[in-house]
Amino acid sequence: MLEQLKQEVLEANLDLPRYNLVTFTWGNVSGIDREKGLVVIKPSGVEYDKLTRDDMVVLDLDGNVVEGSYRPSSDTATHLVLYKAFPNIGGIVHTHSPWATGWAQAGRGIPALGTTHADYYYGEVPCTRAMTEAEIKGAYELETGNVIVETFANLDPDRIPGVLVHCHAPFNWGKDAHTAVHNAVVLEEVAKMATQSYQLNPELQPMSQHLLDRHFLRKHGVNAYYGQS
Ligand SMILES: O=C(CO)[C@@H](O)[C@H](O)COP(=O)(O)O
Repeated sequence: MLEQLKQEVLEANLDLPRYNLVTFTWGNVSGIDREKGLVVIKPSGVEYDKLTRDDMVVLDLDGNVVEGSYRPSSDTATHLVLYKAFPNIGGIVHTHSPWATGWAQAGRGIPALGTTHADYYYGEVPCTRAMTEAEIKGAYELETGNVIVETFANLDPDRIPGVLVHCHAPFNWGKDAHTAVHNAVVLEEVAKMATQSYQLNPELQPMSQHLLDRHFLRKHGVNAYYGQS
């Protein structure tokens, strides 16, 4: 099981450059084995084309490395906060994908403007508040996770599988590492579409709740009928 999770996390990390979500090593993917209480994450700063399954780092939920010879991703503490706060997620990805990062740097959430967005995100992809000086100077990565959890106090992370961290970049998640990366690719696409839509129509309003419901629920609702599964 753990070897399978390492392979899944390796493949998900290799998808980051494949889908043009990263420059250099600006991204990381992790996965969790909830039964064992173990997280597998990419090692920090290792180039993707040099990564192997055995390079993956295994930690417990307290952040203790239980397997691996490399230091874990520098964002590990953020991943661990999210796994503890969001019990249904199985994979997390963080990148600096440029279109979504543009919205994070602008401190703006991405409203649901069209059906591409609605197929994956049941409403606005929120942007966190700015972090305080104390949070930044303190346990920064842990506080980054805490500010994300705070942002989702009244939102459902299973229905909005991503967030923009103010002045930083997006974090996405899903039922597993592969789905988390899929949601990250979609976020980058809808961020680009939203930027273009506002350039064409600065007065644009979010899509209707009816259309948002129809598209999100046909894929993720109780009576979903999208695709063949
Ligand atoms: O946020 C950042 C850089 O600002 C990180 O996402 C790194 O770019 C990736 O770090 P590692 O996972 O390689 O430690």
